[in-house]
Order: sequence, then structure tokens, then C-alpha cells
Amino acid sequence: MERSLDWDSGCIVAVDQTALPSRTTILRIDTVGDLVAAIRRLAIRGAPAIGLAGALGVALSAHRHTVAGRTDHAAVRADADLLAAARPTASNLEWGVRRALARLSEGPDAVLAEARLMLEEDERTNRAAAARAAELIRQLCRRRPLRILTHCNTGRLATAAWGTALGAVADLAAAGEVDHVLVTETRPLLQGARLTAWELAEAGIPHRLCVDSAAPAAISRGLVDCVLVGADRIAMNGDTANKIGTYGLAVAAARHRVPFVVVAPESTLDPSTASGDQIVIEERLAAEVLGYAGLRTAPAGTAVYNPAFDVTPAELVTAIATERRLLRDFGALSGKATA
Ligand SMILES: CSC[C@@H](O)[C@@H](O)C(=O)COP(=O)(O)O
Repeated sequence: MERSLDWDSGCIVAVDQTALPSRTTILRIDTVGDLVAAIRRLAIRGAPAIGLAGALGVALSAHRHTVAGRTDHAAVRADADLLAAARPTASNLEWGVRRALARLSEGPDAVLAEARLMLEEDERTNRAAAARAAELIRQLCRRRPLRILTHCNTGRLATAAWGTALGAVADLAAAGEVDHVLVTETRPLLQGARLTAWELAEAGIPHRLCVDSAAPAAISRGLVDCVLVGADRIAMNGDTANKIGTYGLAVAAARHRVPFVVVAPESTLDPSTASGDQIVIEERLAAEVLGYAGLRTAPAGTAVYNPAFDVTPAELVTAIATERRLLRDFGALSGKATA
């Protein structure tokens, strides 16, 4: 499969991200219910990827609810609402669903054409944002080759192709500028250990895996030249929601004057959210923290706090690189200043 997510013969096809790295399993999804479930259980995950999945889901629904050339718009809109609500934090999901839905009056093929266009755009978008971030890192960091810290998974699996922060890592690595990438495990679901380490190995980019709690220590010991992460929702003041643990990395990076750069598509910027305190943070099931892969790691019944994301205040973010611009003065997001 060229893309980690695509459309094929009336189905959404996607790499099952819960099966990696043990198995490469391709899901064929042909109902909106199964798609919502795949997004909720993180088989399809990563902000850009769930946005694209949402758009493909609307196309799936539009085709399913078209009989003899007549589309049941109310049924498709109800499916769109279900899809948009599958996970609350990433703004890309609602963006993808709404963009595909906007073509509904033109019929199911137009909806699918829009979703397919979004798949194509995704790679161009990611490459542009990643190249911009890589260029910034070249300017900000003097040491070569670079030691880059990243969190969660922002590679091709989290998008349709190329990736955001991990795309920037790939750009720098292709230019021979990367010593190694320090990859956080990303508890509780191990997106860093399972997915980022797998993608970096595939790409032949040297990397080391560390437990999440070792990452701030690595920054404090001078073992990290820059931190590169993705985002799920960026508020208009630059506050950035991303995988739980990002905030702690940003605090450590600021304390030790290490550049902390966010790489994300414009679709992650949310014009309706003024600041990070308005971002809804998804809370996930206790079972994800109480055990892993069927093994209990805490006494049954232990109370759990399991937020999937945290919010890094803009003041801790060195810059946000998108496909269109580099944001360093966060007033630019609310139109008060130019980027
Ligand atoms: C390019 S992916 C950017 C973010 O979506 C990523 O960093 C992240 O936090 C993903 O969380 P997940 O819960 O795995 O979907």
C-alpha cells in the first residue's frame, strides 16, 4: 500500500496501527460504524489521518445512502456528525468531515472526489510544512549532526504520506544532518515505540528509544539539540494541543534553551478556539493505563487519570511550521500581526 490510508473499490483501506510493529494488517472498512470504531481504538490515528478518514467516511456514507440516483442527505449528515465526534481533540477530524460534506449536494461521486483530492493534497502539505521546519532547525541549531527528540508518531502513518514532524526529520536525515532521533515511548499506547521506531527503522534513520520520563532528563543533560512534534489542535493564540507528555517536553526545552518546534498543517489551526483552555481534551479508558497487551500492570480497580493530550502554551513554542508559513509571533494567528 503506497499510502497508509486510501479508497479502494468502495472501501476505505488503512494500515491497522494497533497491530504494528508485530503485524502489518490492512483494514478494509465499508461501514461508518466500523470507521468510527477504528478511529476510537486508534487503528487509524494521528490528526491528519483521522481528518482524511473522516472525509472518506462521508464519501462512504454518501454512496451507501444513494439509491436510484437519490441521496438521503439527512442520513449522510447524521453519519457525518458521528464521524466528527469520534474523537474530540484533533481539529482535522471535523475539518475533513465538513470539507467532504460541503460537496454533498453535487452527489456521492463529488464527495469522493473531494476526499481523494484531500488525500493527494496531504502529501504536498506535509512535505511543505516539513521542509519549512527543517530549514528553521538548520538556522536555530548550530551543532551537526543533530540529535532530535520527537514524541508520539507524526510520520506517514499519522497522515496519508510523508508525515509532519517526522517528515522534517526525514528531510534533515536525507541531507546527512541527523546524528540520531531520540524517540519517546509515548505511554500508554506506545505510538513512539511501536510506530515511530518502526518508521525510522524502515527509513534507515538512526534512533534511540527512551521511556517518556527519560526525555526531560536527556534535554537537561545536553543530549538534545531540538524537539520536533506535531499537533492536534492549535488555538488562535498559538497554544498547542498534542499527545500527552508534550507539555513536559516543552517545559524542559524552554528551561534548557532547546528549540521546540511544532509541525502541522493549516487544518490543525482552529479559528474558533481563542486559547488552549478552550480545547477539549479526550479522556480515554482506564484499561489503557491499568495494563498492556492483556497483561495487568496495576491492581484491578485502581482509579486512573488518562488524558490523551495536553496543551503547551504558546510561550513555550519556538515556532509552528505549516505548509504556508512559519508562525513565531502568535498574534499572526488571530490576524493581529503578520507571520
Ligand atoms: C501528525 S500527527 C500529530 C498528532 O496527531 C500526534 O502528535 C498525536 O498526538 C496523535 O495522538 P493519537 O492519540 O495517537 O492520535
